[in-house]
Amino acid sequence: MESPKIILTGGGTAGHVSLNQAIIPPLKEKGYDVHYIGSKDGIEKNLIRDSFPGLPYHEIQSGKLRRYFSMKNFTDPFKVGAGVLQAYKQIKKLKPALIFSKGGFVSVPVILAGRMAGVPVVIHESDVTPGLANKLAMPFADHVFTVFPETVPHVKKASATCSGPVIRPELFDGSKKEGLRLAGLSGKRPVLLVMGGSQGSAVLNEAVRSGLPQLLRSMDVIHLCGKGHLDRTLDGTEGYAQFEYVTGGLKDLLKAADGVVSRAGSNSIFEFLALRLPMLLIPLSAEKSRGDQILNARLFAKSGFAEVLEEENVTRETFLDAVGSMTENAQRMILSMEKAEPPKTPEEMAALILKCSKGE
Ligand SMILES: CC(=O)N[C@H]1[C@@H](OP(=O)(O)OP(=O)(O)OC[C@H]2O[C@@H](n3ccc(=O)[nH]c3=O)[C@H](O)[C@@H]2O)O[C@H](CO)[C@@H](O)[C@@H]1O
Repeated sequence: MESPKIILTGGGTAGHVSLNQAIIPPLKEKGYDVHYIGSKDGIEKNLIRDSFPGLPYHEIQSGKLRRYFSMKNFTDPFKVGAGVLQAYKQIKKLKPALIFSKGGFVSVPVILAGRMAGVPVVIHESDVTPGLANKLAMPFADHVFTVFPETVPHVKKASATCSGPVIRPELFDGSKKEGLRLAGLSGKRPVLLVMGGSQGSAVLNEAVRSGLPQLLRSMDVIHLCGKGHLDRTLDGTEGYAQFEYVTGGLKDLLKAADGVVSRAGSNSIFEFLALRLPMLLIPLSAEKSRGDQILNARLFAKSGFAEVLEEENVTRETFLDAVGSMTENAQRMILSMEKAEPPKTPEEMAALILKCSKGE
C-alpha cells in the first residue's frame, strides 16, 4: 500500500522553518511520505535540503504581502495567484492527508490551494500575535496551534489550542568543549553569546561592537552577526569570535555560553529557555514590525526568564548596563526557568498534528 503523504510549508525566516525541521523525523518514522512546498529562493530551501537531502521540495512562486507602499505591491498579488495554481497542482497530484504550515508568505498560496482541494490545513503560530501571513491564512485553516496561551483568543474563524513550543532535539546535545574550540576561546571567563535572529541585527551588531572593549574586560563574546555583517577589522581580537550564521555548531556555541543577548524571535527565546540560558532581549521595534517581538519579550520578562532593553533606548551605555544587570540576575532567571512547562517533543507535536489529518 502507498504511504500516506503530508505536505509541510513555511519559510522566509529560519523561525518559520524550525518546527518543520523538528517534526520531519517523527513523521517519517510514523510512515508518512513528507513533501515540502517552499519558494525558489527562500531560506527554507537550503535549510530543508541541507538537513533532509532527498526530501521532495516543490518550488512555487510567492509574493510578499506588505503593510507598506512598494511598487511590488502591484505585481506580487499575481505571484500569489500563480503560487496558488502551482500549489493546487501539487496537492491534487500528491493527495496528502494533511497540510501543515509554520507561517511566512510562501504558506499563504499553499493554504488557499489546500482549502480549495479539500485537504485539512493546520497552522502553527509562534508569536503572541499572529503574523500577517498567518492572519490571512487562518480563516482557511481547520486548526491552529499556538506557542503562547495568550494567542488563542487572537485566532478567529478556526479552532485553536496552545501546544507550546517544540525545540530541535539536537540543540540539547551541545558540547561546551567543542563550542569553545569553534570560537577559539579559553573557557576561563564567562561567555556572552549575541544573536540577532536569523538575519542578524544591525542594532545588536552596533551595540556589541561599540561596547566590546568594556565587555572584554570581564567576559568573552561570541557574536552571530548575520550574513554579510562580519567586521573584518575585529578579526584576531582576543576573546571575541564572530560568525555570520551557524547551523551545525549552534548547539555547541549555546552550550559554551553563560548568557545571551538576542532579538526576541519566538523560536530563539524558547530555545534559550529550554537550555536555561539567562537572556537580555532587545526586541525588534514596533516601527520595523508589528511589535510581536516586544510582546514576546514582555511575557518572558514577566515570567522572570529575561530582561528587556527596548531598541529605541539602546546606546553603548544602556547596553553595557543591561548586560551587567542580566549577568547579576542570571541565577534568579535560571531559577524561574526551572518552573517553566517543558517543551513538547517533536514526537508529541507530530502526534498532535496528525490527529487533525484525514481519516483520524
Ligand atoms: C525579522 C522577523 O520577521 N522576525 C520574526 C521571525 O524571526 P526569526 O526567524 O528571525 O527568529 P526566530 O528567533 O524565530 O528563529 C531563528 C532561528 O534561527 C536559528 N539560528 C539563528 C542564528 C544562527 O546563526 N543559527 C541558527 O540556527 C535559531 O536557533 C532559531 O531557531 O520569526 C519569528 C517567529 O515567527 C518572529 O518571532 C520574529 O519576529
